[in-house]
Amino acid sequence: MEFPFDVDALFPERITVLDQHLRPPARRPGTTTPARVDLQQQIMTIIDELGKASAKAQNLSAPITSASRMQSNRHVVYILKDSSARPAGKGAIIGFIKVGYKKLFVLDDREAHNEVEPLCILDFYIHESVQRHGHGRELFQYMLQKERVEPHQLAIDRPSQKLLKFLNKHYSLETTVPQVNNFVIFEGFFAHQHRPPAPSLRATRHSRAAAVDPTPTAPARKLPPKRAEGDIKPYSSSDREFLKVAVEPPWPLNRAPRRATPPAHPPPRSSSLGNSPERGPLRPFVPEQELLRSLRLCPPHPTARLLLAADPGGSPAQRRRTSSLPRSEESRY
Ligand SMILES: CC(=O)SCCNC(=O)CCNC(=O)[C@H](O)C(C)(C)COP(=O)(O)OP(=O)(O)OC[C@H]1O[C@@H](n2cnc3c(N)ncnc32)[C@H](O)[C@@H]1OP(=O)(O)O
Repeated sequence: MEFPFDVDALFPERITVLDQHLRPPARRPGTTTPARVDLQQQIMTIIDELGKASAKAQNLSAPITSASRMQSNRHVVYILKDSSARPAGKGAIIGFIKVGYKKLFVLDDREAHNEVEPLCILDFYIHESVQRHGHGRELFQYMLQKERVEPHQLAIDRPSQKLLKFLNKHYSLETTVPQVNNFVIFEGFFAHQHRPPAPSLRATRHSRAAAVDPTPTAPARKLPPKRAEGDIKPYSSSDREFLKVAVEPPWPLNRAPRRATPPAHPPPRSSSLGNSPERGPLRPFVPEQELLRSLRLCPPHPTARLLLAADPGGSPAQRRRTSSLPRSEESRY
């Protein structure tokens, strides 16, 4: 991805890390330094274009990454540049990954709610011309080391099929722990929840390209004390919610409100085991108390009920396990 300005000079390192301040990194000695405001404008242009390209690649109706969204969130973006090819002497951008900590309510394999704050993969894109060349892995690996996380400790905001395959291939992440929100977590996510958070993105909120510390420690923390059940919101905020499509609640809440006349189209399918819910048209949500009451009453999942009917002997925890990976790409939108 090329730009009408010198990307190579703007980002001296192969991977540049930017936070909400979008501060231009220090330039190489001897390079002419344009006004700081111009450099920041260039950074904003790059982020906006990367966000648009990523949205297009994922068939999203709008970018989930932009300079303005970066400035209003505590996210960190890692940008990979092409340091070999220098088209027109200005360098090129290969791709980016955006991460951030989020408070989430996630279910463990005993179906208990856990309030945690893991590092989340929010957006990830490698330019089409160089996908499957190992650039995604290079960027992901760098991010893991800088943030001091291990892959199974991450929560992924509605991963695409490509990303799921990527995670499976490079990090052997396969078995998911079923959730009722948009985030996908993998087996092993809860293994290190007791460990304290490492100094990471939350401690170093400035542009940086510092040396990589190869020792990973757990970033996520379980947030004590446990809240009263009435305070727990079963749906955790996804960065993709502004896209104006609703996350479908689990059965029985996914039933459409009563209508005088039947709907013109059949309702969207309910979520399937191991998947984040599929999206359907916006519909009024039930009040939170009613939602929670229904959640307590409802079975973990329609598929689980089918399994129960077919195999009354196995344990519920076993039934909720899945070895297959979530969602077809079409179901994300
Ligand atoms: C939370 C989110 O951000 S979800 C959105 C994720 N982003 C996208 O889907 C955008 C389009 N895709 C991409 O930008 C890239 O393919 C990425 C970021 C997913 C991976 O980056 P790459 O540089 O292609 O990955 P890298 O070369 O390191 O690894 C390749 C592996 O990724 C997976 N992969 C990459 N592209 C594809 C594809 N088109 N089809 C299937 N698997 C793919 C495969 O496992 C592949 O291994 P293989 O070639 O042996 O099958």
